[in-house]
Amino acid sequence: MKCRFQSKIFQNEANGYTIAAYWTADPSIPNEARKKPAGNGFIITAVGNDLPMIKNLTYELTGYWVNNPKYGTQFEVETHMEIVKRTKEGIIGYLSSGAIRGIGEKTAQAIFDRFGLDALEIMEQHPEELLAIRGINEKKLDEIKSAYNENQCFRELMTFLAPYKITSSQVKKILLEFGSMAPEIIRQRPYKLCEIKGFGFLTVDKIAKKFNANLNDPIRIAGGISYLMKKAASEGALYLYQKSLISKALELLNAELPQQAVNERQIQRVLYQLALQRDLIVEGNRIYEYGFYEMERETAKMLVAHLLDKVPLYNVEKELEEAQQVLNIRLSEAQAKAVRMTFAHPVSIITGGPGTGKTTVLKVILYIQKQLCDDQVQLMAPTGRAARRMAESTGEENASTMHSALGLAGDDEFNEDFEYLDSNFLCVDEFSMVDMRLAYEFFRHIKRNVRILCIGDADQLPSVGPGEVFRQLIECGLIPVTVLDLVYRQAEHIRIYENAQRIKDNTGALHTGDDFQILDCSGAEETAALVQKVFRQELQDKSIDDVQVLTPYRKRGAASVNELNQVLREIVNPQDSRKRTMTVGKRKFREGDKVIQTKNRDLVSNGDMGIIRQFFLDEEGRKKAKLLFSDDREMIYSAEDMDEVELAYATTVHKSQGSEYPVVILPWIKGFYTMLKRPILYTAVTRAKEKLIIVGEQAALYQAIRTDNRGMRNTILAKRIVAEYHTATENVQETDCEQLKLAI
Ligand SMILES: Nc1ncnc2c1ncn2[C@@H]1O[C@H](COP(=O)(O)OP(=O)(O)OP(=O)(O)O)[C@@H](O)[C@H]1O
Repeated sequence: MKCRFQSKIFQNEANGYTIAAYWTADPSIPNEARKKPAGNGFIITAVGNDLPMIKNLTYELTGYWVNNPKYGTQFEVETHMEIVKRTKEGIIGYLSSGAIRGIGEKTAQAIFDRFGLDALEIMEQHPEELLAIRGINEKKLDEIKSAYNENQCFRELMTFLAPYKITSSQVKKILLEFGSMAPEIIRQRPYKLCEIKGFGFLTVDKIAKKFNANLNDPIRIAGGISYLMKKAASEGALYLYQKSLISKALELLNAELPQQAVNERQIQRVLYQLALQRDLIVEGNRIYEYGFYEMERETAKMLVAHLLDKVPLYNVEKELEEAQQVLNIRLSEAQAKAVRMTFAHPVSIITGGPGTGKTTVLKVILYIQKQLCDDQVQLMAPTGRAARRMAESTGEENASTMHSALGLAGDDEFNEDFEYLDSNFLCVDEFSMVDMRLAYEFFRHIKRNVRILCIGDADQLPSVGPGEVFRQLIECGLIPVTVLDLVYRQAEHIRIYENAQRIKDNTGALHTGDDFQILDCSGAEETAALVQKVFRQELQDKSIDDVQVLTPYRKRGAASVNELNQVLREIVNPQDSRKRTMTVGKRKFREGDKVIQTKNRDLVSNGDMGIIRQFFLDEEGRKKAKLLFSDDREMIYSAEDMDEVELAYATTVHKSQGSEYPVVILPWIKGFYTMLKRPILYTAVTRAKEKLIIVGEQAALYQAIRTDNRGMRNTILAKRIVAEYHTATENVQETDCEQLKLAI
């Protein structure tokens, strides 16, 4: 359908979803779609992604008519393309539309005056002739040429990629990667799209099948393999076993095809090729992506180097006694051992559940450190929340997130240029949340002869990212570990801590009381209803910041995050006409909503919770949100930034790692089948400081306690550390012998 843009009705800046009015004289449009007559045609409404909205241009829209019960018949746009009419108005309109950088109205007019109706052919085939026009020099010509090409490519790509829900910003990414060759590349080797971040194998496969791409194409097979490796990493694995990778690849690459397109040998061949290129590393029956292999190996090497470092080793008996007196605390034997070990070894570990005195021990360590030397201790934690808690509880101001201490920009952007951390004593809390990548970066940033202390709770869930670093460091057996297992919390909340120990050790029945309640009910619906009731009750004398609903699943029925968020929000923040709203994709936020940040950024970390204070229009008329996070951090978010934010009346147990709340309400039912695991339950329970209310089925509770899946992630960091240690110490012995020989 040929049409001209008339006016914008709505556009979501975050995802490009647009509703706009267009004028058309196309006789085939259904009567009910003709909103009103205009000239010799009609106004219609079109909806779609990034619809074109330049006034002077004519567009060809393809798509289909849909009947919306509220808004009537609308055109769902699948593809759109500018049509440049070979008339004076058409050509000048196109050139001056703003689509081609470097050409404004005056230049467009001058180009037309000189080349007339051939202007576009000249631009395409003999652009150097533009130099004849006043004001266009070599530099400007280059700019125009590249902008014109880009625009041509952009139009072409939009045309054939729009049906696959590829947005204009993704098309820009393709252009950035492949330049003007992009359309050609996509037609010939569509699977090369897999090489661009954000293009999943499944989407690319759909596009490629449309172009009748060769399903045996090694790039397709490589794309499938890379997809499977990334999927495994997102589930925590650093490697896949060869047999398992091949069987998964066979399944993926032949899915929904009438007959087998890819066989095992072809996959083997591609694996071999990828291994030759060192994209993949094959080590025995394990297959790694190169990056993870390097990280695991290098981390082991760097750690061993630190283990063998010559840091000053202190006997701290005197200082330990003094610290206990000054801080007015008597440490248990295990706690005192943790202190001694920290000063007697270059690297050491303290692990223990909540309330076992990790912070207390740290305070003693920091006191002693100050007595021994002037060196400042660098305190770090993987999340902003944990870092702030560390600063608060120790009174040390310089606690920071690992990302900011290491100068890491985003979640997975790592700097090649870096500076070593300048402190001689590094102390990381919540180490169980450190994944392989962060651990690698951490050790890479540490200069030699530095003291390192890792504190955490090895029974908690492992890191969200791949690897299981903390447990592997403990398991390798070469780093001194102190386990703190005596709970020192006050009696009124003691059941939470004691029950956490019982869950951890799978011993005895759980003890209930006011601070640890188990409310029986069955099924997701009944559980969700009871969660709402309890939530309402708890809010009678507590603020919304203090009551947190945690649940293992994001999308699995009434007792999962998404559904609970909708109903809990109606209790705390019901819609009324005074509250402004913002729609981001399919989600709608309200002023007053409790939200959680889901990515690390400058001043806010993944997992930080806040409140939407206000929506407003900035000077350029764009909708913005004012968010308030803890510590009075007021942040302004654009609609795009709001993609990083979710409702947080309920959140997943995984997201809650590193956070604590006075009251936790935890639905727990058999329907959470694969999530009924001990580390998940333990992590959820230990998030509660004063009261935990479990709502659901006791059988599900005991099933989780019995199911321990720790140590199931594909990583061999511990083995590598041991192997590196043996190699390094053998060398040490040899050099020592050499020295002896020299001395004779
Ligand atoms: N040896 C001890 N004697 C008496 N009280 C202690 C001892 N060790 C710790 N405590 C007290 O127990 C409580 C919990 O200790 P602390 O905060 O150090 O534990 P934690 O392991 O850091 O807990 P969390 O991980 O929950 O922050 C504190 O009130 C602390 O003062």
